[in-house]
Amino acid sequence: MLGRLNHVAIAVPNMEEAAAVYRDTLGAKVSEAVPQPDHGVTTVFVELENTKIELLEPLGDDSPILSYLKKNPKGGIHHVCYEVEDIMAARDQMREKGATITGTGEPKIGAHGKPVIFLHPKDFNGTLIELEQV
Ligand SMILES: C[C@@H](C(=O)O)C(=O)SCCNC(=O)CCNC(=O)[C@H](O)C(C)(C)COP(=O)(O)OP(=O)(O)OC[C@H]1O[C@@H](n2cnc3c(N)ncnc32)[C@H](O)[C@@H]1OP(=O)(O)O
Ligand SMILES: [Co+2]
Repeated sequence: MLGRLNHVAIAVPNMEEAAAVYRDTLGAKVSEAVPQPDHGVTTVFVELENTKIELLEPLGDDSPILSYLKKNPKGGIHHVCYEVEDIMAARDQMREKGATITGTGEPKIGAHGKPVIFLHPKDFNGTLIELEQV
């Protein structure tokens, strides 16, 4: 079912500082910051040759990354995103296998304009997984 690695996401307390580290210290190609109000985060994408890094800063009072940043005040790896061909088929397959889909379980439109779902870390070795339809 799994396709390519689409991105690794890093939660950060300060987007300007984090983007500067990737752009100026590491010399990477860094996108503009884009607010994603449906997801409660602002995103910046770092474009690598073979994948992307998604920097996440909380947006709003009920951002899903606030509790993570409370536990990890300097930031840290928040999720990995794998590509799938059919998000509804993937969702149903994950449910059949007993995995927990977070939130309502209905796909939302993600940062790339494609539907995404999240799989709870308790079922996946402590790693939050995003599936994105490509
Ligand atoms: C724009 C879009 C895109 O790329 O297209 C995005 O990525 S949006 C990216 C932001 N959106 C999301 O993350 C949406 C999906 N995430 C969620 O629904 C939530 O963050 C949950 C993963 C369900 C966690 O919820 P919440 O923070 O309320 O729970 P909590 O603090 O009580 O934590 C419950 C348990 O999960 C663990 N936990 C929490 N966040 C975790 C993470 N990122 N990675 C690994 N484990 C994590 C906690 O340590 C705790 O473990 P113990 O029980 O062992 O103490
Ligand atoms: Co993501």
